[in-house]
Amino acid sequence: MLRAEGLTVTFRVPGGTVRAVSDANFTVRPGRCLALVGESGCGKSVLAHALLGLLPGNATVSGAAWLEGDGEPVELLSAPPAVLAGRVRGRRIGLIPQSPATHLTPVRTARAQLTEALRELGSAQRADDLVLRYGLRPADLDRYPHELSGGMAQRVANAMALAGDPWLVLADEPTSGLDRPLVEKAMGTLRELCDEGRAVLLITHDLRAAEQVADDIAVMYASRLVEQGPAARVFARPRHPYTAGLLAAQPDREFAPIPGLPPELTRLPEGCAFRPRCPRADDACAAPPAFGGGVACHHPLETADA
Ligand SMILES: Nc1ncnc2c1ncn2[C@@H]1O[C@H](COP(=O)(O)OP(=O)(O)OP(=O)(O)O)[C@@H](O)[C@H]1O
Ligand code: NI
Repeated sequence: MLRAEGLTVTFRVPGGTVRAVSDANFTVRPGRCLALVGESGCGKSVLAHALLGLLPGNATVSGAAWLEGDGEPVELLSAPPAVLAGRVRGRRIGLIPQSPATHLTPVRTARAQLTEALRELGSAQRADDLVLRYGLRPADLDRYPHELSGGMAQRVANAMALAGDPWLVLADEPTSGLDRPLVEKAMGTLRELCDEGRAVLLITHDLRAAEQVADDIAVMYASRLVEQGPAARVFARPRHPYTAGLLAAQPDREFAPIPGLPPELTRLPEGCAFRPRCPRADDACAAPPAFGGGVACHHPLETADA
């Protein structure tokens, strides 16, 4: 499994520090999908990139992220770059990147890029066989990235992420730009990966997609995980007012957006970062809320099984 403890990422920027991930604790288990949800800019992609050693030079990372139970345990945050490149990325952890079309090199065909990925992994699989599994025709591989539709680029990205048979798959917004039928297809593919015994960390702001596939939910707000729990419980009985707000904002629910905007990550408040937008906030919220009972909130919503 993957076990993150106190995972924290900051960026040095001119005139200050961006706090992109604050003290994240979570576990991703084999056969299960954990969906990490939250508004744009809250730190989801940075969290995923930290696990893979893909952060730029102005980043500082602390905490620990243990990859264990499939081969030799590795602490990802302190592992040397050569270990991450040679033994982890693509082999034990596959990344389906946010906006796959832009992730592919524009000047080479999908086939050239997939074949190279397979060669680097020392894989005996053939590109044609791999893409058939993801619903592409081999002829599609002879296209350049700009000739692929969003859905096709997504499937090429899936094939590349899974070429090395990774145990854990990080899927960063795999549904952005896809229409509903393709979203459902993509979620079905992630579910199959779990059913094969892999673990999936799905990053999304599409709660409907998360509901379709996730076993567990982690809700992120302004760099912090503010609520975690089994998906069925979180969707039916959210405890954090932010989670309740996200759900109420869904088109198939009240369709009522949360008023206000998230704070800037260069100027996070001392206490609860959701305080200025929260209907339940009071003076107690000026102090940082501790995480307990699946939620980091001074005034969690009452639930039957709390
Ligand atoms: N290299 C960097 N230097 C400074 N700040 C950065 C850097 N990379 C990311 N950030 C900041 O970190 C924060 C989190 O970004 P991140 O991409 O993780 O958000 P996200 O939750 O994935 O959002 P989205 O849903 O839009 O993809 C943002 O405020 C972003 O501006
Ligand atoms: Ni992102």
